[in-house]
Amino acid sequence: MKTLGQFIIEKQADFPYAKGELSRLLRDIGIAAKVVNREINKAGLTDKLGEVGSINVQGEAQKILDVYANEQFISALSSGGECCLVASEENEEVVLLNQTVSKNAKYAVAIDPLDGSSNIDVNVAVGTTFSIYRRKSKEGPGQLEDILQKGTEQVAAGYIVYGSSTMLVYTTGKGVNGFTLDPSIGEFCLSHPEIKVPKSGIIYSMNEGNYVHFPEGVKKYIKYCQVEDDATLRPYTSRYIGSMVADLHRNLIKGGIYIYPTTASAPHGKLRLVYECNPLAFIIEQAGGRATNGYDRILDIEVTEIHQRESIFIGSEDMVLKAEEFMAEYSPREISKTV
Ligand SMILES: O=P(O)(O)OC[C@H]1O[C@](O)(COP(=O)(O)O)[C@@H](O)[C@@H]1O
Ligand SMILES: [Mg+2]
Ligand SMILES: [Mg+2]
Repeated sequence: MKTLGQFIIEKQADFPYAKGELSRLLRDIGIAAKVVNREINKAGLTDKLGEVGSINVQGEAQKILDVYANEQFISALSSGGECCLVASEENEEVVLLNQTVSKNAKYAVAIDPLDGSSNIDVNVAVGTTFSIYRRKSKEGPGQLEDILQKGTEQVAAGYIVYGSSTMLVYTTGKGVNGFTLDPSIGEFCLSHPEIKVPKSGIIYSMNEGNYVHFPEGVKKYIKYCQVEDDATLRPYTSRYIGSMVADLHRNLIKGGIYIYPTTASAPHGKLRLVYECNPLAFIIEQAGGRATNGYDRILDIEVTEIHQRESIFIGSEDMVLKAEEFMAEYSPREISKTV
């Protein structure tokens, strides 16, 4: 059995100039994930359910575990010394890390400390996402430019899913590997080597409660999946957990598509490009899948703000291509801007 730490060190050889900084940074993320996992597992017993009473920059009521997870990841990255700044869903501005420890830190990290917050109080799978960039600014305090980079510039990305088991899945641009937390030894162990997403699948995943506000192209794609016009075809099946990381993870393993398009209440989409769309798009592409906003590749989209939102079509290549066909036909870009 290979632990995450052993695997990271072993894979360091893939990067001839590596000095271990990225390995140590991934280690720090693994440590914070274990601490957060411990609290999530017993949240009902430790008053960690419910809201803290504050509203974050997204206008969402912050959950106690949103704030707790945020603090744990920022403190692990801060004491680890390999990260100069963090952009987080829970902080309006970037967080500059302790200058003494991180003076020469080479990396900047974006995180969604707790993804699927609406599910945390009801014991449904939630997640954490992380996206790692090499800083652009010279040493000293990190700069906004270090994190406002296109998704193509990510040097590593991944997520943790806190589900029936807890898994950490990540890529450094050389394939995707999954590690399951073995609570008896407190280690993430390699359980899913070289994950490849099936080219196609039968699962479509979106909040159909927003159906009437969806672009016409998405409505038509849903009807296509519901095989409205040919009952002989094998039916697709709808699955929606409401935690993007958990929906993405299921589709990564079984094949499927997750769509969060523009809606009337979210004209630019709901999900955030920097710490939700980009890390998951890097993972899915490295596993052989596809991630676009219905038109453009997510990883090529210009990043201008840390909390910028984007619509997302992500998952099995054939399914995303099919959905894009419907977008091109029924919601060609020009029209979709006005409707
Ligand atoms: O309730 P909706 O509109 O379907 O949105 C659910 C989506 O929003 C999210 O919860 C947003 O993430 P956060 O919970 O981190 O804010 C995604 O995980 C999920 O896929
Ligand atoms: Mg999220
Ligand atoms: Mg969140």
